[in-house]
Amino acid sequence: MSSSDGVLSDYSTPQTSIGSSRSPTPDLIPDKCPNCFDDCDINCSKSGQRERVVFPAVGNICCVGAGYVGGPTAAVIAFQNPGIQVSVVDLDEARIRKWNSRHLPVHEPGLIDIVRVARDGTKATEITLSNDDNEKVVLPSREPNLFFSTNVSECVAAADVVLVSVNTPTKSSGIGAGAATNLAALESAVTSVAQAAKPGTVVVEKSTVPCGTARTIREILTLHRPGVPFEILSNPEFLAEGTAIKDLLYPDRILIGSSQTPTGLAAAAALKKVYATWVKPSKIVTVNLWSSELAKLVANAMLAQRISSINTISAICDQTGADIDEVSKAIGLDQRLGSKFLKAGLGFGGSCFKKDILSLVYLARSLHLPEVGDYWMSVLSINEFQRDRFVNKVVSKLNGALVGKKIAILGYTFKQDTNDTRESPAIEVIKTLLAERPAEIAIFDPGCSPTEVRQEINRHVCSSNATPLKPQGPVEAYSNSYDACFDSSAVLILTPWDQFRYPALAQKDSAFRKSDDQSVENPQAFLKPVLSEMDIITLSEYQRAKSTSHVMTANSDPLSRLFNQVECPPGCIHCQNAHQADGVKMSESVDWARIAYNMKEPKWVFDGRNIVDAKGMEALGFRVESMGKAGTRSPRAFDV
Ligand SMILES: NC(=O)C1=CN([C@@H]2O[C@H](COP(=O)(O)OP(=O)(O)OC[C@H]3O[C@@H](n4cnc5c(N)ncnc54)[C@H](O)[C@@H]3O)[C@@H](O)[C@H]2O)C=CC1
Ligand SMILES: O=C(O)[C@H]1O[C@H](OP(=O)(O)OP(=O)(O)OC[C@H]2O[C@@H](n3ccc(=O)[nH]c3=O)[C@H](O)[C@@H]2O)[C@H](O)[C@@H](O)[C@@H]1O
Repeated sequence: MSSSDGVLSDYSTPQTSIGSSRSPTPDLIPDKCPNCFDDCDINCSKSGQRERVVFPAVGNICCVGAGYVGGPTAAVIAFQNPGIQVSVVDLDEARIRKWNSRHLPVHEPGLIDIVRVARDGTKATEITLSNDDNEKVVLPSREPNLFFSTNVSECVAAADVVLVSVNTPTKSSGIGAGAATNLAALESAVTSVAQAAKPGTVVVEKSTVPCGTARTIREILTLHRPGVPFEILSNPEFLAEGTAIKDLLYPDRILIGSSQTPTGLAAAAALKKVYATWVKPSKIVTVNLWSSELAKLVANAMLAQRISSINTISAICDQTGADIDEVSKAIGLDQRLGSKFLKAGLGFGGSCFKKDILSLVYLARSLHLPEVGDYWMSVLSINEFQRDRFVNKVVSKLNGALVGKKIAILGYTFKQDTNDTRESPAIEVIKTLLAERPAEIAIFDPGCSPTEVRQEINRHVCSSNATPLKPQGPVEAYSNSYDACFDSSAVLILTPWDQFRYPALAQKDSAFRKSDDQSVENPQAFLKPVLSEMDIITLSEYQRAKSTSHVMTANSDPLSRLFNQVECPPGCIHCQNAHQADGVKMSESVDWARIAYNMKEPKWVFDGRNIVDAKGMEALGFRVESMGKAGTRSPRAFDV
């Protein structure tokens, strides 16, 4: 594939939908010049004689794509920059309606609080500090600066910066199916931007994309608006679902990739200023476009690799006397290794790890580096191996006979504190269990209503148009764990929701504050003339901590600065779903003794996330199987 001059000439992602005669997108021909990412000569002199270009301050940002990344990211940018108008646009009307309602389409701890401040504005208030001197803090009112709309062209036309945050799944058909990235949504979004944006708009890749996509974006813009200047940046997002708000408020780093031309660097500087209102400059890293695009794929691949690595060790623990949590702790204390992402379980899920590794593998293989591709592919193989190991354990402990038995599943989302079920390991687990013909598979998840779970099952687990849902099939979704587990022979924990832990957690983490942050203890921080939004967050945490109730609840307003939320229309399905919990509070820890009382002997619990203490559960009458930990089972080969 390498040509004689060493210039690469293969493609990472074949053309997905564009109807022009352009080459497949994006291509992997590195820009000829190592200094600038324009189509210039190899001896480009731009880098040597750079004129200084300064972009005007950003006053208006439009985010295209109101999903799990676009919505929270735009909300935090708006929250931290009251002087910038931020719009979030999407083609999906229902999604935008939800963003404008009290039922946000994305469930994230703390998100509603951030959205209410930025979307609805705040009242002026005076706070009496709960300290010895009862000092007063005055908070001015704030105008709304976050808007959700389906009017893509109008919002794009008004923007100085457009963040493209649309879905980039793996291709499911055609050339590269199951490996390459489907850039159809990105292409359509960039086409809308090309048609409406004003000259000089900075177009930012927020989506995770194959290397070389910035160049594809440039081609699309040029195709529709020849001669009009646009700058393209890569600014990948590193938030994790369930902790999105904390990740956005306290990012480890902000990565900005740009072309190394004066205008590219100036565009990067303009975007840097937007983040600099709350992120230290030392954490804002500027690199070239390729490095930025590749770094995002590599970050996800390496996180997933750690999970697969520890999961292989859990398989060894399962057959020896070692305990995987003890092994993780022992190695994680080595600062070179670190303690994060060493939690063994039934494997990772979610919409990104698999697709981003596949994208990396596709890139490596298209660069004729099969060994590199195989190496990363093994991370995915181990993930499947681990999930299969878990289900096989369930079936074998139940004597290979699930007929006539009820199996309860606790957790359907791919991780805790989200309503996202994309690529959840639960889907494959349920498919395998179905083949064993159990009497019932009963599902409960604190993040999804039974209606949502049923819709998901029909979408993903349906075979030859026959629904596995009751009454035709054995699958049923419940609104609480007690009904789901009632009369069951086994409970499978598939998502590490805190509610399922045993023993229960003493206190849940704040959605806004880092656990090592001591500033909340010091009220002096609030006694200054102008408070930033971060100061106000800390103030609200301070007031919360000083109040009698330490519980973080959605819609809580410790500073009394929020406006009332809009009322829902009568018969709102989401309000009804919220009340379907049959009197059981979703945030309450599961009463495992109550579950044990109503289960069939021998009361199996298969802990796919290692979140219950087997010994303690044994005392409640359960038999427990975990992943790589001593459960209630026959002695292992090397037990002493
Ligand atoms: N979900 C996550 O935690 C993270 C995702 N990412 C990346 O961010 C990107 C977005 O991911 P999600 O937010 O999870 O996806 P999502 O599917 O939740 O949201 C994408 C949104 O874009 C909209 N959209 C598609 N084409 C459009 C168009 N032409 N015009 C306007 N709107 C359009 C869709 O209707 C959808 O609402 C992906 O590339 C993903 O890999 C990156 C970091 C974290
Ligand atoms: O690009 C993305 O989409 C994002 O992907 C992941 O975030 P996310 O998938 O939302 O959540 P993670 O916390 O990474 O968890 C992913 C899966 O791994 C599992 N996991 C995580 C950690 C661990 O130690 N063990 C483990 O099995 C989780 O249960 C979950 O199923 C990355 O953590 C983010 O940095 C990245 O921005």
